[in-house]
Amino acid sequence: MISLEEVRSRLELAGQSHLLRFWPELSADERDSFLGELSQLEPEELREHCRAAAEAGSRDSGAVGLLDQRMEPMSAEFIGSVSRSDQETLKQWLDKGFRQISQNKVAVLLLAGGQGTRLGVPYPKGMYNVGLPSGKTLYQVQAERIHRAEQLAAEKCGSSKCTIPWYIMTSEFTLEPTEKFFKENLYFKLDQSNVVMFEQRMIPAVSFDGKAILENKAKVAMAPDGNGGLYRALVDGKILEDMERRGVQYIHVYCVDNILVKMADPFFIGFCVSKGADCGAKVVEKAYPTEPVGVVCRVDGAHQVVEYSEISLETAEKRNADGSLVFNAGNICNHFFTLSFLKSVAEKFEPKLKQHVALKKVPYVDEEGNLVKPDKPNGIKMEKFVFDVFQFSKNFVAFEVSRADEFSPLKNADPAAKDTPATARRALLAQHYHWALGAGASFLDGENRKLPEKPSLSENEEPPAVCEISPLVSCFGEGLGVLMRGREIHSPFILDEKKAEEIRKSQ
Ligand SMILES: CC(=O)N[C@H]1[C@@H](OP(=O)(O)OP(=O)(O)OC[C@H]2O[C@@H](n3ccc(=O)[nH]c3=O)[C@H](O)[C@@H]2O)O[C@H](CO)[C@@H](O)[C@@H]1O
Repeated sequence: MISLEEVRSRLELAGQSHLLRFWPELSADERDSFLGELSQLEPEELREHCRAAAEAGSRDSGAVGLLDQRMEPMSAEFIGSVSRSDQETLKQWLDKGFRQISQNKVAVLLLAGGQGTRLGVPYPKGMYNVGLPSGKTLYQVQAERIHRAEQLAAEKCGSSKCTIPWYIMTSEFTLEPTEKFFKENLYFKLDQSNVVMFEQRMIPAVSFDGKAILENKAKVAMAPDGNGGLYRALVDGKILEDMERRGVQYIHVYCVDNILVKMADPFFIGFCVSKGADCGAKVVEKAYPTEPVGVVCRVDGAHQVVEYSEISLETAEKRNADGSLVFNAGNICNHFFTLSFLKSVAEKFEPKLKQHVALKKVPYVDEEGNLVKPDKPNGIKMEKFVFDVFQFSKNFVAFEVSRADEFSPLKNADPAAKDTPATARRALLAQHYHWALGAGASFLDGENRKLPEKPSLSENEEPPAVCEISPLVSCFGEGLGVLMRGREIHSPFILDEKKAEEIRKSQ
């Protein structure tokens, strides 16, 4: 173990000696763990990090709108669209996507290191149950979609079995509870060896005068390095080697909180592969100018996402002659990468990734040793963003999908108006209700009265019947005709594997 003297001189070098201010008061155990923590901080890196944070913090108010003058919308030739493509083209993409999956070339990678501060639960967001009739959590829904996508790809392409490895990036906050949750749930029947968890780095939060903040007398306030920490984490965890060993060539990266996420979406994979893309992003039409989604666009001619926190209101509100938003391509945090692109990022581009600055209220210990919960921002957190690698792509494409089918994020706790457990639950149940109607079912209430059929629902409207379909039965709305055509179904209805089997037997 590194000595106190050594740590002291390393901190001096980094200009951070104040971190040992309470050393004489610490117990033996506290000293051990604190020394362990401090020894992880490289003096040069720490000094540079604190300097850069203080500098960035001092000009943060200028970050909004900084890129506005250099932004242009993406040109149509780089955008594929589900709604504007003909059936034949869609089928070609689908077939191509399934073929890649069936050849074990596709992996999914979940970004799950965030703290989910806005939702305000003390556990990882993936463990959240939005109140579906089945009680499934986001992790379970995602795991079951992987299962089904593997099964479909194998069936369609005549292979005996195929595997979509699931890489899960966690952080110090989420690794332990996520691992425990997966173990307790027996990896949701996935093969444990195909679920690979790895950890992103943590970096100190810094005060406005460039000092790392003490969270308590024996702990530095640390935060994950943003979802763009992915690229260092891939190297730290030797994940690129793992992908290589498995023969993975295409990676579908997604964020944890979108209940409608299509895992390893064969359309998206097929589209990106057909276009020879090294990097791609799914987008939806922005719902309103201030919607908290980044916009995919070009900055100085290179593709990029300008985050919602960094675009000015004036630019976000700009409209075309037909009334549509100029910056309309909303990022839903679903990205496509080839393995070779990820390798080139790891080898060459990662150090060039921009640091984004967030001013936060960071609880700290004051000079007298009192714990303080600040009521205004007192600290700077630096984050890298996963999409900041787009500018290094040689062939970037965007893929426009339908919001109702693919995007309902869980960001806020329930009394909020948008992106809550209630809106996520409603979005999923509306989708399944429409799948059932489309497959030819009709619904009855408890007294056998026919419920109204609503092929379209307004934004906050509950579907007239409750219908939840297990992803193990259908994950893209496929194969439901045979189970539902002409059937009168009592609401609420859960179509799980057992029920599907009963229906098949009764036919
Ligand atoms: C930087 C980024 O991607 N922003 C996107 C993100 O915004 P948003 O601000 O909603 O991003 P979040 O903070 O929710 O993070 C997105 C994902 O990254 C993960 N995470 C976050 C921080 C971290 O250090 N480690 C980590 O793994 C989270 O667990 C989550 O799965 O989703 C929106 C769609 O819902 C997009 O429109 C935004 O452009």
